[in-house]
Parts: sequence; C-alpha cells; structure tokens
Amino acid sequence: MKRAELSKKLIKQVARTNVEFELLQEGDNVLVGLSGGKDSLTLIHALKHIQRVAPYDFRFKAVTISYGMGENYDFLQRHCEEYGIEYEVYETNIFDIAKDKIRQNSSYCSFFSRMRRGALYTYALQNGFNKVALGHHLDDAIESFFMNMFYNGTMRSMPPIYKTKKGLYVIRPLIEIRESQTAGFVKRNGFWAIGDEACPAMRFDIKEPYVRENMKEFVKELEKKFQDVVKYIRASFRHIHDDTFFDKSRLIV
Ligand SMILES: Nc1ncnc2c1ncn2[C@@H]1O[C@H](COP(=O)(O)OP(=O)(O)OP(=O)(O)O)[C@@H](O)[C@H]1O
Repeated sequence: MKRAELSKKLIKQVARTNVEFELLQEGDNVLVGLSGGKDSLTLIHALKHIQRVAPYDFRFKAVTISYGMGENYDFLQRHCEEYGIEYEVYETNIFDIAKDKIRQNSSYCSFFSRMRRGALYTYALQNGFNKVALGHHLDDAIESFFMNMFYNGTMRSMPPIYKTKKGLYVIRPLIEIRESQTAGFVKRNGFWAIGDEACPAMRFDIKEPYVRENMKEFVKELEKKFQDVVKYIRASFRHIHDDTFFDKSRLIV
C-alpha cells in the first residue's frame, strides 16, 4: 500500500489540534468531504497517518458530492484505491435544482456550498457516521472572519469542532495549518488536485467570488506589513474577550 509523505510540521500541528479539541476518538466513524482540491487531499492523508499512529481506532470514508453535471471523479477513485482509502461518489441533482433557483438567487457559490453541505450531512446521518471532516484551514478561518466583519457586520469564524442540531459533529483537523502547507503537500507528493475554484459554477466562466478574493488579498497585504500577523490572529482566536464589545447580551453588568 502506498503512503503519502507529510511534513513533520504539518503532522505535528494537525496532531496538536486533534488532541486539544478532541476531534477524533475511539470508535469514531468519520465521513470526509473530498472535493479533490489540495486541502481535502491533504486531509485524507493526514487522517490516514493519524489512523496508523494513534492508540485508538476510528474509521473514515472519503465521499465526493457530485453535483449531477456529469463530473468525472475517476482520478479520486484511483487515488483512494492506491492509498487504501474507502471512497464513494455521492450523486445528487444539485445542479438541476440550482438552474431553477439561481435565477432568483444571484449567489451561485454559496448556493452550491449550502446544498453540498446538506448532502454531506444527509449522507452521514443515513449511513451511520457520527462525524464529518472538512478540509478548511487557517487561511479559510481568517478570511471568513474578515469577510463576516467587513461584509456582514458580524464577528465569527470557523470552529475546529461543532455539533449540528441533528447531533452530527463537524470537525476541521486542518484548521490551524496554512494553505501554503496543503499546497506544499500536493506538490511534494506530485498529486494532481482540482484547482482552487470555490464552486462548480465557476467552471462555467463565473469569476471566483470577489469577496473571498478580496479577503485573500487583504490578508496577503497585512502579512507584508506585519510579518507575524497570522500568528497573532490565530492567538486572538484563542483569547476572546467577548464582554469588551457592544453586544449587550455579553456585557457583564
Ligand atoms: N464536492 C465535494 N464533495 C465533498 N466534500 C466537499 C466537496 N467540495 C468541498 N468539500 C469539502 O468542503 C471543504 C470546504 O470546501 P471549499 O469549497 O472551501 O473547498 P475547496 O476549495 O474545494 O477545498 P479543497 O482544496 O479542500 O478541496 C473541503 O475542504 C472539503 O472537505
């Protein structure tokens, strides 16, 4: 069985996040969302590594949500076979539904993303999984944080773990690693990954949502000015003084 090569730094960070937030535990049955992009490819191999070395047993299966646009995921099927990873493509009709809905709803990508998330959760619940793992990383969490603040007027980001109303745990084992590390991982192993288009609509010449692009640029510029800014933002995410803002429900009075 082939083994992918993960950098020590990446393994160490994922292991630390995993232990601190108790993401994976004995007996877990984890459904991993595999888009075929660099992040979720890194995720399946990081989980495979943890499975080899952890003193507890858990099972995971990678699933790709197909939008029903005639996509071909044979390369992922072959990849998972080579590395001994259980895999399935879950067919949906998200694209058909989108064609009707999107005329009224201008936000293609968020529509696809919501539907995809719904399909993943449904598949997990119907097939006895207790956790869903997603490939979001630190850059995603930081971009989301600024996006929510600058465009929605809310302060929120992406937690390493949370429980849905239906009792499913959503975990993000890569949440403290940088996007450059997932890019490095696929490069190092010579893996082909689907490009960074954030949603299938973009394959039809729709530009990447400019808001996220702006946020990427914004963080890049910040890093040019303040070398360690990402380190400090990450630290801030761990030290939240939520009684120091203007949210009445959180004030200590
Ligand atoms: N078609 C899909 N099927 C299953 N899971 C998916 C799919 N698309 C995305 N995901 C999951 O949702 C996570 C976040 O989605 P997002 O659109 O931000 O990912 P992405 O840009 O495709 O990233 P990645 O490089 O992980 O593939 C992914 O890391 C992956 O775990």
